Amino acid sequence: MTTARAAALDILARSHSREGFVAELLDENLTRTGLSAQDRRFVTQLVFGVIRRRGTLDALLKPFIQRPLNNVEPALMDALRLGAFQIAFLTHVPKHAAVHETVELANHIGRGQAKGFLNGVLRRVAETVTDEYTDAPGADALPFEAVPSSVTVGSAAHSDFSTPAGEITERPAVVGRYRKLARPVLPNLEEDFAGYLAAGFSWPRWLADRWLARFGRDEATRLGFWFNAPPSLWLRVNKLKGEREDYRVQLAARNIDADTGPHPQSLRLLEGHSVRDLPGYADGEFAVQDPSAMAVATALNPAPGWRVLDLCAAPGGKTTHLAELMHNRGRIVACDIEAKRLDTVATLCRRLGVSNVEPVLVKDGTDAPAGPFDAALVDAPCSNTGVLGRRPEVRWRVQPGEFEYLIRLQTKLLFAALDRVKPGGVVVYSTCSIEPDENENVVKGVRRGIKGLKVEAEGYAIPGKPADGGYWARLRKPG
Ligand SMILES: C[S@@+](CC[C@H](N)C(=O)[O-])C[C@H]1O[C@@H](n2cnc3c(N)ncnc32)[C@H](O)[C@@H]1O
Repeated sequence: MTTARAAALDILARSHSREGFVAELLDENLTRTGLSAQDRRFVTQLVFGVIRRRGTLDALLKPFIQRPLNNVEPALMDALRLGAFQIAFLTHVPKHAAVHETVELANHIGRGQAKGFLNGVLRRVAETVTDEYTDAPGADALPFEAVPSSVTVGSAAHSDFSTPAGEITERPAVVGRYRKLARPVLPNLEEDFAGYLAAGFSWPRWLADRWLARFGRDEATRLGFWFNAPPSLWLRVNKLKGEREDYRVQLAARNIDADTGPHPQSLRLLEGHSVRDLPGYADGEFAVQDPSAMAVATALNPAPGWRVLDLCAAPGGKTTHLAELMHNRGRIVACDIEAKRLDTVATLCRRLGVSNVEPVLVKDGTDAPAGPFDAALVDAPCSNTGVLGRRPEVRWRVQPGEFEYLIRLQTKLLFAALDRVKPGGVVVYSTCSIEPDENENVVKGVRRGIKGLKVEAEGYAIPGKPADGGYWARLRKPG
């Protein structure tokens, strides 16, 4: 019988050699383990935590390992990170249990002879992590958790994000808590603040350099805490089935508390839940979607009866939202290059009672049906830098050299969509990136190529205010 820690280690091993999102890997593997619901939650916490905090865990482990970390066997490195994560970030696991249980995993991975090594390193980590906390960062202070405090109103002082003119944003002022270490382990922040951000918040160095230069110390620190906090579960109440308030009452009847969010269909659950166990799941009363993503279909504002092209549709979150806004009338041509992911669009449509969607497998998007369409959505593949919290592996996968390729692809897809809408038609371009080069700069580039193309509106979702980060622009093709 496998234990939660052993299952977490197995999933971590698989995550190294796999393209998809870790959330999907967890979903696929957890059901097979026979673990209790509580243990499954623990596995999720361990896997997400180790991946999200990898940079910080490596900084903690490094002083106690006498060789370069990339010379340590990957399975042992995963076990060390798993142990260090429990010691430094899980207060409900006693340190001695974290060390002992992790050392025992040596047998599970066929490395019984490495028990002494695991034990020696993890005991030193346990001695280094104290039980004291502070509000101040430092080489001996590990960023531990975000502490949301009072809600303030205004725009982000250190951010170059903009909100639509005249809009007031609610901004939770986030103060972080740091866990004191018995000795300095992180870079000195006066000498190398970007190094501190990279090691303390587990960002690749290039991203820490980029965001420190762009946002400044305070906002970069706020983003650091936000992107390491476990993300909230947001639901979009299905307009085809009922109203948000009615669904909230259904949740309350099951003692499930939910807050309303900034989008009129959004609800945030105040505690973690298995989505499939929520009331009305099988009947399609809701979809899981962040309110920043909900803003995109709303920005397109499709009328019932329109013919709409969704050029990058899988897994169908925004396609189905468009269908709801169209009262399930008209037609949505939902294209994607990935057949397996396109299947999930059809599955989601069935669950939500959406019947006006036609999935179409394309080779590269330029072969999408010709139209003309009344409107199109380009929810483009991107670096995902606005959703680093929800997709913990993304920060380690994206490379600075990829931006050029992504920008070319995004531009190509936006031109393809504009080609296919009728004169005077609407195109919404969106990403879950917060990099201007993938957002407003793509739009600017395309506008240079199409005379008379207008930007009717655009919006940035700022990470943590209150949900994921992202961007959308609503464009009007000349008539
Ligand atoms: C950001 S995701 C779309 C998410 C989706 N709109 C939703 O809300 O659920 C981007 C999608 O674009 C697809 N994609 C990547 N390159 C593409 C291309 N050249 N043409 C069409 N789709 C593409 C990917 O397979 C991926 O499913």
